[in-house]
Amino acid sequence: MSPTPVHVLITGAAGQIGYALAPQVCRGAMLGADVPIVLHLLDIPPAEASLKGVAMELTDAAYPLLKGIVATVDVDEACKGVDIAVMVGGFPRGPGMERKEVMSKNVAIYKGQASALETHANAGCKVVVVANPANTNALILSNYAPKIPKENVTCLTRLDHNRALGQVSEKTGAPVSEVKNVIIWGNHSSTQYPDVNHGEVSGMPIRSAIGDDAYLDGEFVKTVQQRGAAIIAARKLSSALSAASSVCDHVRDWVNGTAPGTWTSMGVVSPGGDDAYGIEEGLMYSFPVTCANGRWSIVPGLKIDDRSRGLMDATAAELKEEKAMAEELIAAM
Ligand SMILES: NC(=O)C1=CN([C@@H]2O[C@H](COP(=O)(O)OP(=O)(O)OC[C@H]3O[C@@H](n4cnc5c(N)ncnc54)[C@H](O)[C@@H]3O)[C@@H](O)[C@H]2O)C=CC1
Ligand SMILES: O=C([O-])CC(=O)C(=O)O
Repeated sequence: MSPTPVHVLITGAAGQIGYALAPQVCRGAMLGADVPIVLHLLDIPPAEASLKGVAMELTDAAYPLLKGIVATVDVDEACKGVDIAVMVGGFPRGPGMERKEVMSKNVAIYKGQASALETHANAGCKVVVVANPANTNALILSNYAPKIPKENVTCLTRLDHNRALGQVSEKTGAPVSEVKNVIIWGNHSSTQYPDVNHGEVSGMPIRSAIGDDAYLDGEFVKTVQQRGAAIIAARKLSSALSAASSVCDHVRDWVNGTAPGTWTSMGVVSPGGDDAYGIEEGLMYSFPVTCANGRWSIVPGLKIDDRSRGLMDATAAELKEEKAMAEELIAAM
């Protein structure tokens, strides 16, 4: 076991994703079975009693990797010395609500928490924003924490990526471990573009293995785009265990590297230009990435057909709109 614990912040820790995520982190699903951790759990004052209850349960679970818990409703205390920040806290989408509707509540939260992280987190802190609108919250956080390197602030689209893997697995009957290199382009919203054009299942191109382009261009795309809403309709609550598991996947691959020949999808700030498939510089956009030595790189040189180009641009347009709306909301604050 490495001697120095990694400090992992979970905001919104008394909520349902927090409740699913903390135990997974304590079992080593995020950083590895031999990496000790200290958990920093943040929530807001109305949830303080519940947060304490979560901390009590974590103590009671006697996780060997868990070396300490900071459970607090003080954002500055929560951010002190953190190495990984998982930003789950925010106002969730309810039945029938579009993600944009929750934006005004969340931009204010993310602007404030950016300053706390910038002031108190460790240099090199890696941030993943989960709370919706995830891309735009991450962009705001990045803009208001200018001392945190831009590449260290990301948003979660790994859940969408994993959903796409799951759909291909169900359709083909192959185990999900045999499916790789799907892509989620763009926004974590219903405009995202789940792309199978470069993916494989059991070593075969997904398009050949499924042999049904109408399904792949229609029902498959819709199912992945709408999966969050389908879970809300079924559970009357948004995805939690799958979101928590995907957060662990996101951070683990970022820190420990993606497997050779495999990429994942991450929302990252676009560097612009050809390396970013022409997506405007500065948008927080989901790309196919590989990770090594704690850094992500956009997968270069994928051939983009006209249909994909249109879908990639449409989700970029939504992100531009969200960005403008967030800027307006901030200016009016
Ligand atoms: N990117 C993704 O793939 C996914 C994103 N989400 C989003 O994740 C977020 C959390 O979802 P749930 O855990 O289900 O919601 P939840 O409502 O169960 O938990 C949210 C928690 O955040 C806390 N909170 C509110 N404001 C806060 C603040 N300023 N600082 C710290 N904590 C604060 C609340 O008190 C609550 O405990 C939502 O925005 C949801 O839409 C959910 C699933 C997938
Ligand atoms: O749809 C929501 O609000 C929750 C979410 O982001 C998802 O499950 O993808």
